Amino acid sequence: MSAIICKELCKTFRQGDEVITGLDRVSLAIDAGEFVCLSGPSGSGKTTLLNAMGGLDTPDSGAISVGEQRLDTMSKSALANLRLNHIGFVFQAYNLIPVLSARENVEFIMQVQGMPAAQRRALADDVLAEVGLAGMEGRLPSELSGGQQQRVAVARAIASKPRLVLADEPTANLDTHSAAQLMELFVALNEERGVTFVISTHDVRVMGYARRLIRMQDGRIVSDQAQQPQGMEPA
Ligand SMILES: Nc1ncnc2c1ncn2[C@@H]1O[C@H](COP(=O)(O)OP(=O)(O)OP(=O)(O)O)[C@@H](O)[C@H]1O
Repeated sequence: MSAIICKELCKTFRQGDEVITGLDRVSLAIDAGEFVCLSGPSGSGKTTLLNAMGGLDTPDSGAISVGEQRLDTMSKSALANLRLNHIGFVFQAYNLIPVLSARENVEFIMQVQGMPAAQRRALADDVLAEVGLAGMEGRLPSELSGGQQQRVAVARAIASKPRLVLADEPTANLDTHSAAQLMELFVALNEERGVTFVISTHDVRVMGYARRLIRMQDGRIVSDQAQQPQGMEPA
């Protein structure tokens, strides 16, 4: 089953009189359970593509579906619902709420989903334990290392058990050890739960984990290759 299908996606941005290409006729299909890295130089369109896949931004033309659902024709509220329940996002800046504890940050989305307090607390603690943060549930983001904060962000992303996780430069602010731990966590979630991962990165060490490496340039896919995952090479 295809997790994501993009057909001839185009996106341009206007900056004054200038028209900037974000995506230029991007077509690809990603199957459920794949572990994909998007690479390419700065400005090549990786974030624009991830944003389209996550329904955070709408393409100018082309078609995009996630699961069975067409994103480009979906209403704003249906898109918000899809994002809330079916897609996990992990960003470069962890985007945690600084005044909330690790547990409260993870609980926040479940609260929005209307889950009762006791149930969401138990689930948040389970997910935090799963990402290796048992005993740290009550800490504020400022009381956690960068790697731990990113794991809270991953816990938040996977708490609703999404089938798809989109990660935009998730290791950009992490040291080599924390980056390796995060990637091992992604691999485990992919292998044990069958979660589909699409990860944008500049980091060749992160690319080593991918089973499929897609390279972008100037808004286009310039190569798309299956590869044997190598794990993280020493820095
Ligand atoms: N909101 C925006 N307004 C104007 N131009 C934009 C906007 N978002 C993206 N762009 C432009 O679209 C192109 C693709 O940007 P994108 O962020 O997708 O690249 P990227 O490959 O993710 O880059 P990086 O690796 O630096 O994050 C770039 O030329 C960028 O400047």
